[in-house]
Amino acid sequence: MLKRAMFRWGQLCSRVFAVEFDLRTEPLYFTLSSNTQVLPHTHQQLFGDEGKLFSLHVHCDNRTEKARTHAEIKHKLSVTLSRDCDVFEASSFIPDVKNSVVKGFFIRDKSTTTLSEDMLKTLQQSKSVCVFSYKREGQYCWQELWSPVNQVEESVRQYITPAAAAEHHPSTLNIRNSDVFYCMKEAYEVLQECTDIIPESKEVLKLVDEQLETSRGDGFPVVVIEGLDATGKTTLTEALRESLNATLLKSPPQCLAPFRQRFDSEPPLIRRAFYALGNYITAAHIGKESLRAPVILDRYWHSTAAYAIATAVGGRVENLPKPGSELYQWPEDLLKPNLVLLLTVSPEERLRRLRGRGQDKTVEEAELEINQLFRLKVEEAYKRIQNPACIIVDASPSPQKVLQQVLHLIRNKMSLVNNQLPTQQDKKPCNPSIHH
Ligand SMILES: Nc1ncnc2c1ncn2[C@@H]1O[C@H](COP(=O)(O)OP(=O)(O)O)[C@@H](O)[C@H]1O
Ligand SMILES: Nc1ccn([C@H]2C[C@H](O)[C@@H](COP(=O)(O)OP(=O)(O)O)O2)c(=O)n1
Repeated sequence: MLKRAMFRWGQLCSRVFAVEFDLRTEPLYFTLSSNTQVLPHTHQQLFGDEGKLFSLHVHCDNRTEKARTHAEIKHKLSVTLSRDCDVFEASSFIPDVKNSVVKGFFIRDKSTTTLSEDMLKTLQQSKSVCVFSYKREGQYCWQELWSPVNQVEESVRQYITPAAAAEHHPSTLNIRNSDVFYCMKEAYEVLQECTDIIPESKEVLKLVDEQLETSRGDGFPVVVIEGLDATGKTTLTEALRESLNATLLKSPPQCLAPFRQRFDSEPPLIRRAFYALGNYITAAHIGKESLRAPVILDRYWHSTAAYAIATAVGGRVENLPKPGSELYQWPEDLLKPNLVLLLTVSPEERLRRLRGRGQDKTVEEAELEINQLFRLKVEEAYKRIQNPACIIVDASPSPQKVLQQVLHLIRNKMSLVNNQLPTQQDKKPCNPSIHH
């Protein structure tokens, strides 16, 4: 076991470590060196404090196992450690190299208990977890492989050396095919890999298989309404359905509703693959429905990508992939809508609407405050998605005014693409069981 851990450590020594010490600022970056380095003030805050310091990193060749192990450890750390323990997300990576991130945690234990050591001892038994401890000596700090019985020789210590931020924030490096999927095959394979551990995956894959992709000819317009929760999507999409005599669809589709809670409790890799597949099922429904009436969609790929990117990217809005990044490109094999509208309201108005809907006041305020950064990142990611990009709609006026504004946008767009909007009589008969 020690040999394996030493090998892993050897691999890590050429990497940069990032600790999400304070979500409002840059992570603290450091590398390892055999030479001593005086730690600057920023790093002293993390390493110079009282308490025992550890980090652990999850290595595993099997991606679904790795994702689940990381989630399990996160849960364990949050329920087991005492209040005197700080746990920060930590990772190691090779600057600007895609898929190089190894995720883990940094633990600062100021308690007098041995809870963290006991837990690390158990975790270290797993072949996919590597644990380090950090020791201070004056203004220096070094990292060594942690062992509960101290078998590691002193000579293998590596000194902490502050490092500069890389051009791309480390949390953006592993997004492709771990958080956002750019073709159906990639998402499909993730669920195939977890059919043993999540039996529901088989049912979801069966539903995907049943939906033969219908390519859309010159059908009726397809309009997507996007936006954060409580920005008025349901209100507007219902009104558009009436006004345009349209078919209303949503993603994820209703047939996936029984599985949503199950996949929402899984780590991002699996959860996001589920939502990605939902879009392909909805695409098949759009293909059929748009032959007979305009289609209004409540959420589609913009939501899938924006929420996934905002969750994956730690800290501030500045850490998001840069505008124009390939990560904001629409999947080539997913049916494209004619128009995507993004509803926006101020945080205060959104709070008022959440309250109006009866959400518990404390929950909703905590959500707004803690998730303020998250909300900003979702909105910014929505705006950066390309081809098709979304048009921003100010959704703060009354429902009637928002509807008029949106009808105007749809009519303008459709006159440009020469697509007719139907009258009430135009809608062709359909099989009512297909949609919603
Ligand atoms: N334009 C509007 N002005 C004021 N209140 C609105 C408006 N649109 C929606 N609401 C209210 O805000 C709340 C959230 O709207 P909803 O349509 O359910 O949003 P979403 O589907 O985006 O979560 C509801 O109580 C709804 O009645
Ligand atoms: N097409 C979609 C729709 C939702 N999602 C994901 C993104 C978020 O994690 C949640 C948001 O769903 P939520 O239940 O908050 O939204 P509504 O209440 O339905 O407006 O679902 C998605 O990935 N793709």
